[in-house]
Amino acid sequence: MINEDLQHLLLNYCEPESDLLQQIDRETNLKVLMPRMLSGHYQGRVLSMLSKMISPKKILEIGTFTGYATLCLAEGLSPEGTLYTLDINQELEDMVRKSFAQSPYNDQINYILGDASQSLGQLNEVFDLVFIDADKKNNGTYYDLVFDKIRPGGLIIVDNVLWSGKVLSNQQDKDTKNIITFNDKIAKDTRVEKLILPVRDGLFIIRKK
Ligand SMILES: C[S@@+](CC[C@H](N)C(=O)[O-])C[C@H]1O[C@@H](n2cnc3c(N)ncnc32)[C@H](O)[C@@H]1O
Repeated sequence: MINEDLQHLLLNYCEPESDLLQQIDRETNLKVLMPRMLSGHYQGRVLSMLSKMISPKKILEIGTFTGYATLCLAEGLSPEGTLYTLDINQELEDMVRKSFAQSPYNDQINYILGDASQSLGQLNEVFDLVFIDADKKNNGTYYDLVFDKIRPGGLIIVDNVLWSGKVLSNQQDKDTKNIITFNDKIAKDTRVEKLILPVRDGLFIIRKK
């Protein structure tokens, strides 16, 4: 949505990626299907910044993929904090665990494999920050399942809510309709304050009142 020159400029004015994040990005692009699902440098810095602003004790990520955003969010964790990250894809497990082991946050990360809806039912925690970035058709389900587990003032961040701009299209496919239905649901939810940041594919920033 932002032209390439401006993208470069944004990267020039933000913090660099760590060596480990660069390595995860490279390895994902070389070895994993659909590497563009990874948050990437600029969005990663946004997630890190938001996390550092609230120093969460408990973070939940739904959709680990190769662990890039996990490690960005972990940068803000309070020293005694825990980050839970959920994913259904067991094929990436070795790669993800290897990356987490190279980070300073390995002991604070709880990586749970399985269907997120089921894993969520077993998590009895109160979260300060939740990042929803898995199968987009279930955004609304995940939102409803986690809502009561988020403290007042806590943040929910949802990725890809602009869906490459297709949310503006007159001819909407099923995926686009799902995203619009979710966005409308959040717009109407008076329990939260919200805005969409036009970062990469759109980040919904939702604060529980
Ligand atoms: C967009 S990627 C996550 C990207 C990652 N958060 C990042 O920013 O680097 C989506 C992930 O959601 C996972 N996923 C899809 N359906 C899921 C489900 N039902 N339960 C848990 N994870 C699921 C996929 O396996 C994939 O790894």
